[in-house]
Amino acid sequence: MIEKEGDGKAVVAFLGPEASYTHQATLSAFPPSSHYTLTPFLTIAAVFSAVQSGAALRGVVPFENSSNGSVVATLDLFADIPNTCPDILVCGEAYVRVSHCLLGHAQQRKLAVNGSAKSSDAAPDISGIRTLYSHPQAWGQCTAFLAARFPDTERIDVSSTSRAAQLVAQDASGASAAVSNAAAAALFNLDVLARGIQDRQDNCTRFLVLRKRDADSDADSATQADGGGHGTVDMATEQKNQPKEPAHLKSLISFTLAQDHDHDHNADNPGALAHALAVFARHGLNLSSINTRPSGVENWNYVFFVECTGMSRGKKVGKEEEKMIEKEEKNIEDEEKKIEEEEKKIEEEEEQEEEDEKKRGGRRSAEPAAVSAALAELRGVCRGCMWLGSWRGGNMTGSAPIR
Ligand SMILES: O=C(O)C(=O)Cc1ccccc1
Repeated sequence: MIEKEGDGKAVVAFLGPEASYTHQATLSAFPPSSHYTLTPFLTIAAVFSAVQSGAALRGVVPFENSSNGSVVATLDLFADIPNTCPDILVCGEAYVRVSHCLLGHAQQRKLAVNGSAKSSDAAPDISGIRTLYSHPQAWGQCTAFLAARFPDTERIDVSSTSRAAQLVAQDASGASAAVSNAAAAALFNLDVLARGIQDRQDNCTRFLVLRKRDADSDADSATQADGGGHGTVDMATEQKNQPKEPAHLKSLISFTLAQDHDHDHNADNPGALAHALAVFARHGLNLSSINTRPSGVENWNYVFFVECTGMSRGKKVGKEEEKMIEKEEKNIEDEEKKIEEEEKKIEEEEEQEEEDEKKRGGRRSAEPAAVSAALAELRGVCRGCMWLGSWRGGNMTGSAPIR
């Protein structure tokens, strides 16, 4: 079994080195356990590859930040999934509070106090810093601090905030600093030159947990959604850490729109995106995020990523019903009420099923039927439509300590 290390433990891959925010997210989703071992990888692409190849049973990658938006490197890997990692699915998420620090080698400025030089309570001297290292996401989260203190300083993008700290630790000149975190300062023996330098104190990043499509049960599009536990290794702890509430299922779906062009090479498919998004509404699925990235296939063609939330048991929509829903769309309030009631019924059904399954002592297969039905319809109005996984929505947690 390639996904187990020599010690028999399953590998959970994360964007490292250790002490990255992704490491903190990984620790909160996979607390120390005898079932798995956490292994750092140097890039987000390497985490995807490790899961795809089976070298890792799970992978953890950054997905979006509350103040700076999407992690484009992750979205681009999802966009390229059909070519590079066709079996990757999302099976969970973790939130981490992000408090950035400026790390470097402190050069204490000697301040004259009553004629004598006193250095102990002096502010670190940052005037000698010529180069800043960090993950591209971090710059956009610390705009005010960087504009005030380092308006003209060269910035070098690196693969993670802990990698930035590692590089600065290797530069003994003291001319470089990293936008990183306190755990990385401790790990790489750096000084914290400034703390809490992010623009917003409630700064938070969402991370996704990846798994590999199960050849049997994920054969079609949307067939599994219980946050993991489908590997050949016992991931009982991971299961336990999947929040039970809220019960809403999140799903990630990607699609591209058919490309018609007018004479000026502008996309000429009026209403195409609206039609695609209306499919989700018809199936009672709320959209919680929409992202877009260039498809890489041709200029000005995009991959759309939609996250939707909805209960795992949906109702198949037939022709008759579709007509009825179309009429009902005129009265949004009525429709919303109906969906609410429907969801309540579904929830009750789900609870009952869960109970029954428990009594049978078996594992519950939570098939997101509403998502399956939406995907089937979406295929009629879009190109390259893909289910990228379903999972139980996570709660905001603090960052787990690095040991
Ligand atoms: O995990 C890290 O350390 C990263 O570099 C990704 C990142 C960057 C900024 C905020 C959260 C995660």
